[in-house]
Amino acid sequence: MVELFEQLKQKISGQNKVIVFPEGEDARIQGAAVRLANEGLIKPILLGNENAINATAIKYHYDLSNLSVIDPLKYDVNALAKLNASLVERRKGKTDAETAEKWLQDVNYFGTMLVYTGKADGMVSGATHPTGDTVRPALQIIKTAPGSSRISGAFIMQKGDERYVFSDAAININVDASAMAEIAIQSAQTAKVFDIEPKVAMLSFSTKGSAKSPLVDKVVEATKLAKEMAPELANQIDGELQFDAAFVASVGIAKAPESNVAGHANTFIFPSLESGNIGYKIAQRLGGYEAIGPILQGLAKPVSDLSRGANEEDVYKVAIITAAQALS
Ligand SMILES: CC(C)(COP(=O)(O)OP(=O)(O)OC[C@H]1O[C@@H](n2cnc3c(N)ncnc32)[C@H](O)[C@@H]1OP(=O)(O)O)[C@@H](O)C(=O)NCCC(=O)NCCS
Ligand SMILES: CC(=O)OP(=O)(O)O
Repeated sequence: MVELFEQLKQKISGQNKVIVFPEGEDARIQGAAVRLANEGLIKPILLGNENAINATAIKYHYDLSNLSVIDPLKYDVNALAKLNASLVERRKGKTDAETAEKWLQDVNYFGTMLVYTGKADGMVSGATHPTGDTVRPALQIIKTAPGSSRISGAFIMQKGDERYVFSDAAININVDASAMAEIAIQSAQTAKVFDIEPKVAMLSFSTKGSAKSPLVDKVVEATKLAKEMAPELANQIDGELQFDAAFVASVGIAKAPESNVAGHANTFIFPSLESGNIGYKIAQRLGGYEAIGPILQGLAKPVSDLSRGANEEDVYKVAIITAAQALS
């Protein structure tokens, strides 16, 4: 992964991708943004109250002279009117000018509009805001990329040379079979971006019919749909599998001897947001894996969420990934 981040840094270096950080008052955000700017990796914009931003900078001795700072509440009136008109146009019939005005006072909506209107190439937020408040503006304004019908959130879990994808651990609360299938395909693509040749396990509490339940039927159906939706990945996706059958070679052979994936999976698709979010945090906090993400899959422009438990290094890495996504 170290080499991978070096590669990503080389890719974005000097490209001047503008990344907006709505939580510009936060010390972790400022620390990461100053490093990224000083290393020539991105052009950061910090959003927030100017006095509060300066107070943090003074307290932590950050020099913000290489960064842009915007206070949405003091934004140029004409420029704000243009953002408002653009938001209302994008949300035709769903959001009026009065609501748009309120939304634009919120740093996440303001930052999302900078991305939507091309004033920024990507956004990184979520260090102090819960995921819903961070990503809702992107779902409403930036929307899905062509070919995607939903947005989902993947984590890259890494420790030493080991690297895995866990999805969906962030966004979709109720996952039906077709959602789980689409998330599996999105996650296989994400795995490739991170140099992982995907072996995708569709996770359950059952392996190949060992338990009977509508919850198991959902994962069986999702596996079938994923193979139909991406025939080129058919041999690299399998389910339903328990985590041990997916991950441990000897258990894979015992429980699913016919499977190409069992025992060797590296991309894990959880059957619900409960299992995905709890599962990644257990691997992170008990297993000692670094959790990078959530990386949003299926959005038309890059917006990245952070866990509120993120540290400065996490912000730095997620911003690098976001700028790299903005290149493609
Ligand atoms: C993401 C989340 C906030 C969206 O919920 P919401 O705001 O109630 O969503 P709504 O159903 O009102 O939809 C709002 C808009 O987003 C769109 N949307 C919602 N979920 C979407 C998805 N997964 N993919 C694409 N678009 C989506 C809707 O189509 C709607 O668009 P519209 O306003 O143009 O019609 C919600 O699913 C959520 O809270 N997820 C869990 C987040 C979380 O706490 N994760 C754990 C920590 S990481
Ligand atoms: C991804 C995630 O779980 O975010 P948070 O910890 O902020 O809820």
